[in-house]
Amino acid sequence: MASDQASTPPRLPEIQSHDLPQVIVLHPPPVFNYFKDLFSKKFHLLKAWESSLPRHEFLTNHAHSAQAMLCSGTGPPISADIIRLLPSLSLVVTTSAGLNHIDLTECRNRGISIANAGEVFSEDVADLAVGLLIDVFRKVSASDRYVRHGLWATKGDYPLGSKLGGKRIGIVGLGSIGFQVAKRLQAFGCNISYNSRKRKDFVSYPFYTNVCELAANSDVLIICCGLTEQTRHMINREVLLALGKEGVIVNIGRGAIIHEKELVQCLVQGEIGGAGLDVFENEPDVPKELFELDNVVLAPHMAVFTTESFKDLCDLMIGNLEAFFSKKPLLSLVMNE
Ligand SMILES: O=CC(=O)O
Repeated sequence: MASDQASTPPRLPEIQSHDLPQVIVLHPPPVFNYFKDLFSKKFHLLKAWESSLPRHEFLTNHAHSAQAMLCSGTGPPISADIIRLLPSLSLVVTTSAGLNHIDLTECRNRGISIANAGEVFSEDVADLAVGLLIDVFRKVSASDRYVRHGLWATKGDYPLGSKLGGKRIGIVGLGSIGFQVAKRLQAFGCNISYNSRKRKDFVSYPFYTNVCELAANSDVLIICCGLTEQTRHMINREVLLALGKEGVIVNIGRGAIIHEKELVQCLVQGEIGGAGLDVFENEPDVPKELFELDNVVLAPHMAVFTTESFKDLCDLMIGNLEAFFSKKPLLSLVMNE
């Protein structure tokens, strides 16, 4: 009896979720579909979407305790109005690489730090950019439909596609995603040029300060930059016409970098050759005109959706929050002033 008692480990008091550091979440980020439990074990998640209270009331109730927020590009924008309801907020962690859903000016004014997905998605996003491009040139999705609809047997051989090797690729935004795209397409024998806010010293690809000139000297434009006031609708009709009738555009950045109405018009009227699009201006709405076009390949903003990326993302997000609560440097800080 006595030895039994000695071998029973003492019961540790259970950690209640309210003992954990609080993290406010307005809307579940996609990573919660797979790894929410990992977050819940470490943090007391204040879930606005599960509350019956209107959002502003929910936020007001946590105004003085919530120091950290977790958000994503798919939830409501983290506007100045929301930030102002949270006077104790010192950190916004976003599960996206893009920051366009966060009011950066308000964060800067308030001294709120921002951490993002860093480079965890760059390789997967670059893979999808190349996949979309190959699909447009070699008509993978369109020929799949051809086979499934029984047209091979009745209509015969499929029309010719276009070779990827040798194409002139214009990359718009040579950050970590753009660089991964360039690296991949160079291996396919393509010729890379780019436009970016600044010339990059670590590459010798031709640099164009003007995106229209880049388009005029490219067979393909791949949009890899972030969405900002400067890049919104940067790819307009003028740029698309410069890309030309055979030109192909791929967008894995943000929908609103392209003037979507003008893109649809150029595609419908055959003024550009094709498009591979993972992102749209008003997701999840996609212009219906595009559904009819076999030279357009569509994806539901899923360039980052791989099991591997999501696990890495989860580790990074938790790492950032843990670093914040233990007053250590953030792992993927993008702004701290
Ligand atoms: O679109 C996804 C991201 O910004 O990470």
